Amino acid sequence: MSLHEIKHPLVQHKLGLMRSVDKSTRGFRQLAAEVGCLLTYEATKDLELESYEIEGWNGPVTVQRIKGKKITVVPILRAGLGMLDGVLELVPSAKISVVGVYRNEETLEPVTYFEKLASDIDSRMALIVDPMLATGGSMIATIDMLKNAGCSSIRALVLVAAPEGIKKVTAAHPDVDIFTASIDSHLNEQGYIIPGLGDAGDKIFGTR
Ligand SMILES: O=P(O)(O)OC[C@H]1O[C@H](OP(=O)(O)OP(=O)(O)O)[C@H](O)[C@@H]1O
Ligand SMILES: O=c1cc[nH]c(=O)[nH]1
Ligand SMILES: [Mg+2]
Repeated sequence: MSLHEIKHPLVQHKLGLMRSVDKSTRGFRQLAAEVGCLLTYEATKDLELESYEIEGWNGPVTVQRIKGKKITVVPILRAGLGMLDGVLELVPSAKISVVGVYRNEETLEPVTYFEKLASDIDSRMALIVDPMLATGGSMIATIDMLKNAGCSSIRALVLVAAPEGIKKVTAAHPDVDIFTASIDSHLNEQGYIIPGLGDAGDKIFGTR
Protein backbone atom coordinates (compact mmCIF):
# COMPACT_ATOMS: atom_id res chain seq x y z
CA MET A 1 0.00 0.00 0.00
CA SER A 2 1.06 3.54 -0.40
CA LEU A 3 -0.17 6.53 1.53
CA HIS A 4 -0.37 9.89 -0.25
CA GLU A 5 -0.92 13.09 1.71
CA ILE A 6 -1.64 15.66 -0.98
CA LYS A 7 0.17 18.88 -0.12
CA HIS A 8 -0.97 20.82 -3.20
CA PRO A 9 -1.68 24.44 -2.15
CA LEU A 10 -5.24 24.36 -3.55
CA VAL A 11 -6.01 21.23 -1.53
CA GLN A 12 -4.58 22.68 1.67
CA HIS A 13 -6.34 26.03 1.17
CA LYS A 14 -9.73 24.41 0.57
CA LEU A 15 -9.35 21.96 3.46
CA GLY A 16 -8.45 24.88 5.74
CA LEU A 17 -11.71 26.61 4.81
CA MET A 18 -13.65 23.41 5.57
CA ARG A 19 -12.32 23.28 9.13
CA SER A 20 -14.01 26.52 10.15
CA VAL A 21 -16.91 26.01 12.56
CA ASP A 22 -18.75 28.80 10.70
CA LYS A 23 -18.69 27.12 7.26
CA SER A 24 -22.19 26.92 5.81
CA THR A 25 -23.74 23.69 4.57
CA ARG A 26 -23.54 25.01 1.03
CA GLY A 27 -19.89 26.06 1.39
CA PHE A 28 -18.85 22.81 3.07
CA ARG A 29 -20.59 20.74 0.39
CA GLN A 30 -18.97 22.70 -2.41
CA LEU A 31 -15.51 22.37 -0.89
CA ALA A 32 -15.96 18.62 -0.30
CA ALA A 33 -16.64 18.21 -4.01
CA GLU A 34 -13.72 20.43 -5.01
CA VAL A 35 -11.20 18.61 -2.82
CA GLY A 36 -12.69 15.32 -4.05
CA CYS A 37 -11.93 16.48 -7.58
CA LEU A 38 -8.32 17.39 -6.73
CA LEU A 39 -7.75 14.08 -4.93
CA THR A 40 -9.05 12.28 -8.02
CA TYR A 41 -6.51 14.15 -10.15
CA GLU A 42 -3.73 12.92 -7.87
CA ALA A 43 -5.08 9.37 -7.56
CA THR A 44 -5.22 8.92 -11.34
CA LYS A 45 -1.76 10.33 -12.06
CA ASP A 46 -0.24 6.94 -12.86
CA LEU A 47 -2.96 5.52 -15.14
CA GLU A 48 -1.40 3.81 -18.12
CA LEU A 49 -1.69 5.41 -21.56
CA GLU A 50 -1.63 4.00 -25.08
CA SER A 51 -1.12 5.75 -28.38
CA TYR A 52 -3.56 5.65 -31.28
CA GLU A 53 -4.02 7.50 -34.51
CA ILE A 54 -6.87 9.86 -35.41
CA GLU A 55 -7.62 12.15 -38.29
CA GLY A 56 -6.68 15.66 -37.18
CA TRP A 57 -7.26 19.03 -38.87
CA ASN A 58 -3.97 18.66 -40.77
CA GLY A 59 -4.02 14.91 -41.39
CA PRO A 60 -3.31 11.88 -39.21
CA VAL A 61 -2.07 12.59 -35.71
CA THR A 62 -1.03 10.25 -32.91
CA VAL A 63 -2.84 10.94 -29.63
CA GLN A 64 -3.14 9.14 -26.31
CA ARG A 65 -5.89 7.52 -24.32
CA ILE A 66 -6.16 5.74 -21.02
CA LYS A 67 -5.45 2.05 -21.34
CA GLY A 68 -6.52 -0.74 -19.08
CA LYS A 69 -9.03 -0.83 -16.29
CA LYS A 70 -12.06 1.42 -16.35
CA ILE A 71 -13.11 3.12 -13.14
CA THR A 72 -15.98 2.67 -10.75
CA VAL A 73 -16.46 5.33 -8.09
CA VAL A 74 -17.62 3.98 -4.73
CA PRO A 75 -19.21 6.58 -2.46
CA ILE A 76 -19.80 5.36 1.11
CA LEU A 77 -23.26 6.61 2.16
CA ARG A 78 -23.98 9.16 3.31
CA ALA A 79 -21.02 11.46 3.50
CA GLY A 80 -19.21 10.01 0.48
CA LEU A 81 -21.93 11.46 -1.75
CA GLY A 82 -20.52 14.88 -0.92
CA MET A 83 -17.37 14.11 -2.88
CA LEU A 84 -19.03 12.29 -5.76
CA ASP A 85 -19.78 15.23 -8.08
CA GLY A 86 -16.17 16.42 -7.81
CA VAL A 87 -14.83 12.99 -8.72
CA LEU A 88 -17.21 12.70 -11.69
CA GLU A 89 -15.96 16.04 -13.05
CA LEU A 90 -12.77 14.19 -14.00
CA VAL A 91 -14.13 10.72 -14.74
CA PRO A 92 -17.62 11.44 -16.08
CA SER A 93 -18.09 8.01 -17.66
CA ALA A 94 -17.27 6.06 -14.51
CA LYS A 95 -19.85 3.63 -13.19
CA ILE A 96 -20.99 4.26 -9.64
CA SER A 97 -21.05 1.49 -7.05
CA VAL A 98 -22.94 2.61 -3.96
CA VAL A 99 -22.17 1.22 -0.53
CA GLY A 100 -24.12 2.07 2.63
CA VAL A 101 -22.13 1.87 5.86
CA TYR A 102 -22.55 3.81 9.08
CA ARG A 103 -20.70 3.38 12.30
CA ASN A 104 -22.51 2.57 15.49
CA GLU A 105 -21.99 5.64 17.67
CA GLU A 106 -21.41 3.61 20.84
CA THR A 107 -19.31 0.68 19.65
CA LEU A 108 -17.78 2.57 16.66
CA GLU A 109 -18.23 -0.68 14.71
CA PRO A 110 -19.33 -0.39 11.05
CA VAL A 111 -22.86 -1.41 10.10
CA THR A 112 -23.44 -2.25 6.44
CA TYR A 113 -26.95 -1.55 5.14
CA PHE A 114 -26.70 -1.18 1.35
CA GLU A 115 -24.67 -2.58 -1.53
CA LYS A 116 -25.24 -1.99 -5.23
CA LEU A 117 -22.02 -2.53 -7.15
CA ALA A 118 -21.24 -2.23 -10.86
CA SER A 119 -21.87 -5.66 -12.39
CA ASP A 120 -18.38 -5.72 -13.93
CA ILE A 121 -16.58 -4.47 -10.83
CA ASP A 122 -14.13 -7.37 -11.06
CA SER A 123 -12.59 -5.71 -14.14
CA ARG A 124 -12.61 -2.12 -12.85
CA MET A 125 -10.46 0.04 -10.63
CA ALA A 126 -12.48 1.21 -7.62
CA LEU A 127 -12.08 4.72 -6.24
CA ILE A 128 -13.72 4.68 -2.82
CA VAL A 129 -14.75 8.12 -1.62
CA ASP A 130 -15.56 9.13 1.95
CA PRO A 131 -14.58 12.39 3.67
CA MET A 132 -13.48 10.71 6.91
CA LEU A 133 -11.17 7.79 7.72
CA ALA A 134 -11.41 7.64 11.51
CA THR A 135 -11.10 4.20 13.17
CA GLY A 136 -10.96 2.71 9.67
CA GLY A 137 -13.86 0.32 10.32
CA SER A 138 -16.14 1.70 7.59
CA MET A 139 -13.34 1.69 5.02
CA ILE A 140 -12.32 -1.88 5.85
CA ALA A 141 -15.95 -3.07 5.61
CA THR A 142 -16.23 -1.39 2.20
CA ILE A 143 -12.98 -2.84 0.89
CA ASP A 144 -14.07 -6.29 2.13
CA MET A 145 -17.29 -5.88 0.12
CA LEU A 146 -15.46 -4.87 -3.05
CA LYS A 147 -12.94 -7.70 -2.77
CA ASN A 148 -15.73 -10.22 -2.16
CA ALA A 149 -17.23 -9.03 -5.45
CA GLY A 150 -13.92 -9.71 -7.23
CA CYS A 151 -12.47 -6.20 -7.37
CA SER A 152 -8.69 -6.32 -7.13
CA SER A 153 -7.64 -2.73 -7.82
CA ILE A 154 -8.77 -0.35 -5.10
CA ARG A 155 -7.85 3.20 -4.09
CA ALA A 156 -9.35 5.15 -1.19
CA LEU A 157 -9.84 8.93 -1.38
CA VAL A 158 -10.54 10.64 1.95
CA LEU A 159 -10.46 14.30 2.93
CA VAL A 160 -9.04 13.65 6.40
CA ALA A 161 -7.46 10.53 7.86
CA ALA A 162 -6.53 9.62 11.43
CA PRO A 163 -3.26 7.73 12.04
CA GLU A 164 -5.21 5.04 13.94
CA GLY A 165 -7.46 4.36 10.94
CA ILE A 166 -4.61 4.39 8.45
CA LYS A 167 -2.80 1.78 10.52
CA LYS A 168 -5.87 -0.45 10.71
CA VAL A 169 -6.72 -0.22 6.99
CA THR A 170 -3.09 -0.81 6.05
CA ALA A 171 -2.90 -3.91 8.25
CA ALA A 172 -6.16 -5.36 6.87
CA HIS A 173 -5.62 -4.38 3.23
CA PRO A 174 -1.96 -3.65 2.47
CA ASP A 175 -2.65 -3.55 -1.29
CA VAL A 176 -5.01 -0.55 -1.10
CA ASP A 177 -3.59 2.93 -1.79
CA ILE A 178 -4.88 5.82 0.31
CA PHE A 179 -5.03 9.44 -0.91
CA THR A 180 -5.84 12.10 1.65
CA ALA A 181 -5.71 15.88 1.99
CA SER A 182 -4.50 15.53 5.57
CA ILE A 183 -3.23 13.04 8.10
CA ASP A 184 -4.57 14.60 11.29
CA SER A 185 -3.38 14.22 14.88
CA HIS A 186 -5.53 11.54 16.57
CA LEU A 187 -9.03 10.33 17.50
CA ASN A 188 -10.82 11.65 20.57
CA GLU A 189 -12.69 9.40 23.03
CA GLN A 190 -15.81 9.45 20.86
CA GLY A 191 -13.82 8.38 17.80
CA TYR A 192 -13.87 11.81 16.14
CA ILE A 193 -10.82 13.00 14.26
CA ILE A 194 -8.87 15.84 15.91
CA PRO A 195 -8.65 18.52 14.58
CA GLY A 196 -10.80 16.96 11.83
CA LEU A 197 -13.96 18.40 10.35
CA GLY A 198 -16.59 17.32 12.87
CA ASP A 199 -19.40 15.12 11.58
CA ALA A 200 -18.90 15.31 7.83
CA GLY A 201 -22.23 13.67 6.94
CA ASP A 202 -24.20 16.12 9.07
CA LYS A 203 -22.31 19.06 7.59
CA ILE A 204 -22.86 17.94 4.00
CA PHE A 205 -26.55 17.16 4.48
CA GLY A 206 -27.31 19.98 6.93
CA THR A 207 -28.64 17.55 9.56
CA ARG A 208 -26.70 18.91 12.52
O1 LIG B 1 -13.45 5.22 10.16
P1 LIG B 1 -14.73 5.08 10.92
O2 LIG B 1 -14.50 5.07 12.41
O3 LIG B 1 -15.54 3.90 10.47
O4 LIG B 1 -15.56 6.40 10.70
C1 LIG B 1 -15.68 7.01 9.45
C2 LIG B 1 -17.08 6.92 8.94
O5 LIG B 1 -17.96 7.71 9.76
C3 LIG B 1 -18.67 8.64 8.96
O6 LIG B 1 -19.86 8.11 8.52
P2 LIG B 1 -21.15 8.00 9.50
O7 LIG B 1 -21.13 6.74 10.27
O8 LIG B 1 -21.25 9.25 10.31
O9 LIG B 1 -22.35 7.89 8.48
P3 LIG B 1 -23.01 9.05 7.59
O10 LIG B 1 -22.07 9.29 6.44
O11 LIG B 1 -24.28 8.45 7.16
O12 LIG B 1 -23.17 10.28 8.43
C4 LIG B 1 -17.73 8.87 7.80
O13 LIG B 1 -18.34 9.46 6.70
C5 LIG B 1 -17.16 7.51 7.55
O14 LIG B 1 -17.97 6.71 6.72
O1 LIG C 1 -14.32 12.80 12.86
C1 LIG C 1 -15.18 12.07 12.33
C2 LIG C 1 -15.19 10.68 12.54
C3 LIG C 1 -16.17 9.92 11.94
N1 LIG C 1 -17.09 10.52 11.17
C4 LIG C 1 -17.11 11.86 10.98
O2 LIG C 1 -17.99 12.38 10.28
N2 LIG C 1 -16.16 12.59 11.57
MG1 LIG D 1 -22.01 11.01 10.01
